[in-house]
Amino acid sequence: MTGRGATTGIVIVAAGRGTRAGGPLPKQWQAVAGAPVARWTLQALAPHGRIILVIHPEDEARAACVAEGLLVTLVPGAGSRAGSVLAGLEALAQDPPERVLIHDVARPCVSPAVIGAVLAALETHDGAAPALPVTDALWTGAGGRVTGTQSREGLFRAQTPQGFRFDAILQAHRTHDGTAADDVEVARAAGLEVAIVPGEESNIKITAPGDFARAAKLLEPRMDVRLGNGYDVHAFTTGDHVVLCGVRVPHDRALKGHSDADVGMHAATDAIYGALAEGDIGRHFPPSDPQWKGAASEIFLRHAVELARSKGFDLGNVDVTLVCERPKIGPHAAAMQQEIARILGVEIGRVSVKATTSERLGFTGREEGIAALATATLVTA
Ligand SMILES: Nc1ccn([C@@H]2O[C@H](COP(=O)(O)OP(=O)(O)OP(=O)(O)O)[C@@H](O)[C@H]2O)c(=O)n1
Ligand SMILES: C[C@](O)(CO)[C@H](O)COP(=O)(O)O
Repeated sequence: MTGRGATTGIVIVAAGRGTRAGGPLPKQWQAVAGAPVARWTLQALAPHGRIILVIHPEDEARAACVAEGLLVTLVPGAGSRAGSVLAGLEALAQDPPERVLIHDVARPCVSPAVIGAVLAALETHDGAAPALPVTDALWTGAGGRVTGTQSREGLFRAQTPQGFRFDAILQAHRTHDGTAADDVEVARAAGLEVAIVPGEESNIKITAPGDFARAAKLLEPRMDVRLGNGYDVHAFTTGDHVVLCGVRVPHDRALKGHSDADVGMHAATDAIYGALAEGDIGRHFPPSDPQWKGAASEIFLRHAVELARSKGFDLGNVDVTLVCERPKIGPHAAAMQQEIARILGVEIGRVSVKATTSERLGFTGREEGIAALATATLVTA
């Protein structure tokens, strides 16, 4: 039994040839959802301890490339899974951890929950492994015909990682005949007690050609939606027009500011920066920098949306509310919507510009300036 904070070693067996899965390379080196299967598996286990990756000697260069940047030691495997596991355990034995997780490289979709459950069970058991109860009826068959039925009572489908006290599983493997399908079988043959923890349907083992597509579906990044808000205020000064959301609106005053003081476009820009957690306009275009004096705010908005695209996001929508008693926004709202959509490079239906008065209350009510609020959503492209 090993306590919380015990040292953990990880053996990932990857010396198989993947003959059932087919393809130009052994399955662990084939790409799924943009990365080799082995890379996904290494990344899933890397937070839990140092990794021994057991490989076929012919795969060394490929494995080194796949493991780049991670704490991984490559060790040559054997002709059977059990032999490869033993090679990995012997490599760890030079500086033995208290417990070890043994995992198939061919299970790249393993979740933190499954790994955590195995580690937690090791606090009170010699061994622990994830499994799912068999839920389908079971038959025996031969020659394409059903020859009998089999009770499913008490039957489980075994998964990995399988976790053990290190010294106990090393001894068990050293004395086993090397024919076991998995490490639970080896542990039980040595008299160790193994706890069953809940496995997951998503923890598939890539075995047949169709399993690559199943794994890709599970590994492909989920849609990421970001929401940001922006708020800006500019005071009135003398002048004969204001620029709001890129549209010149005649007025008996102007807005004061370092740039063109387009309060609506500034709020929209800050909403996009906010959704990206990228600060605000001041961070990207410091007011202390003279080159932005009198600048058209289109530059800021375009920069924000291009930054979003460079990070893999598309604009979902932007909604701007202008707060002022005058000038009246209604007659110009459609032109403003069109201008913002043009700058953002999106269809007009994704942009909303609306206005409200503040019922003559506060600084906007006293016509000392104009305020603007904006909300923007970004979605993964
Ligand atoms: N001599 C072997 C055989 C298998 N394995 C590993 O054991 C795991 C489970 O084996 P399996 O899914 O059967 O993989 P392969 O042996 O590669 O597949 P196949 O039987 O289709 O050739 C895999 O991660 C595989 O790389 C290994 O390290 N050494
Ligand atoms: C260890 C294992 O993943 C448990 O399900 C499985 O037994 C290994 O794969 P194989 O196809 O039996 O070699």
